[in-house]
Amino acid sequence: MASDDRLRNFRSLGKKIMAVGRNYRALAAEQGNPIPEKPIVFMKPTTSYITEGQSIKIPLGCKTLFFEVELGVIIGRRCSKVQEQEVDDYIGGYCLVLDMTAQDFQRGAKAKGHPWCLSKGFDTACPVSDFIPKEKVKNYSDIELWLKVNGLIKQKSSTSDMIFSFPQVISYISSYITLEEGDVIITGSPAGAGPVEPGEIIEAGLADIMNIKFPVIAQ
Ligand SMILES: O=C([O-])CC(=O)C(=O)O
Ligand SMILES: [Mg+2]
Repeated sequence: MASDDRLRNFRSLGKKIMAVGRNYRALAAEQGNPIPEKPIVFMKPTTSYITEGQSIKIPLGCKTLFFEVELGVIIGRRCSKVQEQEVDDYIGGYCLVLDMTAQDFQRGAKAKGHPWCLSKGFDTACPVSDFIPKEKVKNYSDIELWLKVNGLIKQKSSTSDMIFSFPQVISYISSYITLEEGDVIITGSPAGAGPVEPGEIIEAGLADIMNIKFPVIAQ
């Protein structure tokens, strides 16, 4: 397993951001989507990462930018076809992530059966916290995620509302795609995802372990 010192650098170490969508029961109910039978998997490019001190920029032509707070798992060493019961051996740490989504682009793409790449992968679409050491998250199956816009609470949930657990998600993805040291898997947004406007400030947290804050600006 990579050392915490190496994994602190996960944003340049990892080659990909794998994402799971519609993975919380209350979100599926809120959006009127059926419970998926298998994890819905997509990718965001690592060029979409930003860190605190940088701003989320509304992509060109986007009219409805949505926030989604998510818990990210950082892969600690290369793995493929991992069994669910072995997954913990490959988790190197965690990060708190905003899966920013150009919701109008995504809606158009879904209606036509087109990919979500631009709606989820534009520059600044992946604001991320610093590295969270593995031992700080005692129970990843029941930990609180929250998000505020301009101080008002918009999302507050526990990972216990997830449809597919961390072991299921990581095992499933790794049965098709090799995961590498520093890759991040973002595990889906809880209920309450919604729009943000230029000038607003997004704050999010993982229990009392990590807080992040990002302003939203026009291009
Ligand atoms: O935006 C979506 O439709 C899916 C998604 O990323 C999530 O549920 O976290
Ligand atoms: Mg998401």
